[in-house]
Amino acid sequence: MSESRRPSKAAGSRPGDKSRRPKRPRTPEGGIVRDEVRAVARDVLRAVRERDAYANLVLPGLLRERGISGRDAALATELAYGACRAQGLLDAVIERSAGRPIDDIDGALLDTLRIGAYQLLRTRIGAHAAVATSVDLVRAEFGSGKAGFVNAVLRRVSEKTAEQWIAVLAPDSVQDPVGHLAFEYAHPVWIAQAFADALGPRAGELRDVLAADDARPAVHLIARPGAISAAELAILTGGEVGPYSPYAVHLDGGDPGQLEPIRTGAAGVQDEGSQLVARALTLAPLDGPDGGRWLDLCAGPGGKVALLGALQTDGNRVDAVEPAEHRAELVRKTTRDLPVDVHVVDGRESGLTPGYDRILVDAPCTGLGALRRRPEARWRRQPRDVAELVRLQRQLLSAAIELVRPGGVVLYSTCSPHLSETVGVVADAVRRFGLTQLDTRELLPGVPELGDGPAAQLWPHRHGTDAMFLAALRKP
Ligand SMILES: C[S@@+](CC[C@H](N)C(=O)[O-])C[C@H]1O[C@@H](n2cnc3c(N)ncnc32)[C@H](O)[C@@H]1O
Repeated sequence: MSESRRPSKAAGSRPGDKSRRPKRPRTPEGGIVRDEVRAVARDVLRAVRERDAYANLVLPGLLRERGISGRDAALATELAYGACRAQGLLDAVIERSAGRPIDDIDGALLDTLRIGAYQLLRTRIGAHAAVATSVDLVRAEFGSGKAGFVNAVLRRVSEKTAEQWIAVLAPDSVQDPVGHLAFEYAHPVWIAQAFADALGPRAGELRDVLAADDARPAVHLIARPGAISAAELAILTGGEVGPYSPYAVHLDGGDPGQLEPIRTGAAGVQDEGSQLVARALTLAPLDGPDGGRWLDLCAGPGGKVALLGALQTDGNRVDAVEPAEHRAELVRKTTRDLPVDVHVVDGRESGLTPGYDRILVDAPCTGLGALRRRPEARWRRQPRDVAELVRLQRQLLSAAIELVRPGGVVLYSTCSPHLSETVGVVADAVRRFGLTQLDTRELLPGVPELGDGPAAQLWPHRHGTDAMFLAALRKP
């Protein structure tokens, strides 16, 4: 997250202060030159709002199409992703400044208002530039009347700093500490509450979790075992070896798709937490020998099964189940040189022959643990999604338990720390099938602070990974 604007700076560049106004660039005909950086950011918000697009899939294409690179691309990314993340906070301020409910504001204007308000509240961009560029965008598209409305609203927004708006609009921090932090860090309250519940006795870390969600995440690469080492990958990419996974390299930013080791397939992009999950399955102690029958029951797009395939030995193979054809195709691509067989079937009724030694159930989930990598996700997810996903998670875990051999291990994981999706699903399976819960923390050697066990919970603010949950279960 960018640093908040300093009040002193804001006060020195009020939109009405003509003496400080920079000259706006003009076309030879005297028209105002469109600010392409803000236009791209605005168009990302529009795609997210109108067609439920994913910001991180839309933005790179727009930047390429409009020839925006370097510092301009970095600013467009900051504005687009930042405004997506901060939407709840921005909307509360816009609503108050406009004096009308957010739903009564024309969506096309709202996109620009959000980009403008984001600059005012969460960046060091001067107030005049933030307001003028927004007004110009709206004037070019919709004319002076609507530009006047945007001007008036953003000038109101600029009258207070983010801290002052939070003091006015957020729930009381003593009576409703979770609601207050949720407002301050622009998270829906139900998500902040889910994090607090998962932190349990360490709910005091809630501020850190929410802040970590807003921070620009490092790019994590995986050095594919057998193809390249993490040390070599770090040298080739200018990155740093990750602290926990023996295959992880962290990059500060940039477009990993341009890197040679990624293009050749020697490395891939994968959160270090996900690497630890796949590795944990291979380290779990079995009752009896490992016959080499491994299964990934929820494999798409293939990150974890690629690591399982690379770690498989003695000519054994890994089965990968993925019901969505387009995602199964991604698994095939990611594992093209690896001993992995892809099955396009529903994991609940796969028709595969039971007797597996090791099964990964990396279940479909709310993704609340990876919000930092999906700018708009926190506002799209709904509390009602949880119950439906939990039903599917239970069914998939039950199917895995039917498929694993006695003495074999099922590793259940989610990229969500929501207790219903994590310990709730596991407790239900343990009770129904009489499973033994292994101390999963032992399968993550060298990783501290994984909770009270027997399951393990990773956190962005503690480990720099997505908030992955994992529980290793042995069938008696
Ligand atoms: C969290 S993702 C798995 C990520 C994957 N393990 C990786 O590391 O790349 C969950 C996957 O489960 C798939 N899925 C959804 N319903 C399923 C079902 N009934 N059976 C098996 N997989 C399912 C989704 O399509 C999605 O690709």
